[in-house]
Amino acid sequence: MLDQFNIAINGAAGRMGQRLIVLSHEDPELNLVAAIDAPGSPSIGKDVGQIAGIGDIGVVVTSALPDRVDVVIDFSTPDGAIAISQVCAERRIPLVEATTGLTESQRESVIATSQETALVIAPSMSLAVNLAMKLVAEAGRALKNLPGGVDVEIIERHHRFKEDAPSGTALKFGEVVAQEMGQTDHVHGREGRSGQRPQSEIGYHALRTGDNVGEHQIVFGMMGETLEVYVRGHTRDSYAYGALTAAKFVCKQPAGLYSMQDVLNL
Ligand SMILES: NC(=O)C1=CN([C@@H]2O[C@H](COP(=O)(O)OP(=O)(O)OC[C@H]3O[C@@H](n4cnc5c(N)ncnc54)[C@H](OP(=O)(O)O)[C@@H]3O)[C@@H](O)[C@H]2O)C=CC1
Ligand SMILES: O=C(O)C1=N[C@H](C(=O)O)C[C@H](O)C1
Repeated sequence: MLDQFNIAINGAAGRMGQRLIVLSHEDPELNLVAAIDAPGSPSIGKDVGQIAGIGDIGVVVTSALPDRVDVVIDFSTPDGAIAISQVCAERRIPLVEATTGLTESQRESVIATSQETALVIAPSMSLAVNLAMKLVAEAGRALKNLPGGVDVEIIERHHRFKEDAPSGTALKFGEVVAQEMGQTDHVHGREGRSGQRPQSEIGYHALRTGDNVGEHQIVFGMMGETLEVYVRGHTRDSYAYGALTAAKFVCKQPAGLYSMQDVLNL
């Protein structure tokens, strides 16, 4: 007999939310009990299976979290993340927080949830991205004191509908590199007579094109050669499967803050 968890998806009618509905509905370890979306959204009151393209599944979109929820996954907006994290803290429901574009104070507010319940927060739920974080840290450590210097630039590509830039993942890659190499200046694009590039910079470049589900390229430019770590998502299921793995992990943990490195045992 499998353990079954009652799962709720916040942002259920969105691009990611719909994939989570389909995949959690198919998963025998998960019992999808709630699909939440923005108050006033046209999706409220509709069967979420219809929205996700799999026909009626008997779960109607609502704007409030019902009783009997074991774990929540949030892919919504910064306001949605704040609201659901407060509910999870009050009701001590484990939370997987995937929304990006939070300000520093919004992020602190979400992280405070981990004092009351278990929280996984990560800008990317993808296995490949989280493994690349480790590879990038390793590269940073190895190249830190290279006599000729190393220029680190991060290029990310996403779909035209994405609202935040650079991506949460690109910012996290920059943080990982800076922890190892010590860069202090985070520069977003360049134009005009920007002058010679100092070693203290990490440059970020955000491309927004078509329906790209997410690519990140971390460039270590040296004198004579370049190392690039390139991660390319093919479908949103790479993030959705990671989020479901995180949900199964987080419901078994005591209150506290967890990363995808913890979830994936990397
Ligand atoms: N960590 C990760 O692995 C990944 C993170 N993301 C992040 O997830 C977030 C969502 O991405 P995506 O699915 O593409 O975006 P969408 O805009 O397609 O979906 C967001 C959904 O959230 C809903 N929403 C808006 N406000 C609230 C609210 N207050 N409460 C509940 N729901 C709300 C929206 O409703 P309405 O349209 O009616 O406003 C919409 O249905 C983004 O921040 C993105 O960067 C995305 C992919 C992977
Ligand atoms: O909005 C997206 O689509 C994605 N957002 C996340 C981010 O900002 O890093 C993760 C993924 O790259 C897709």
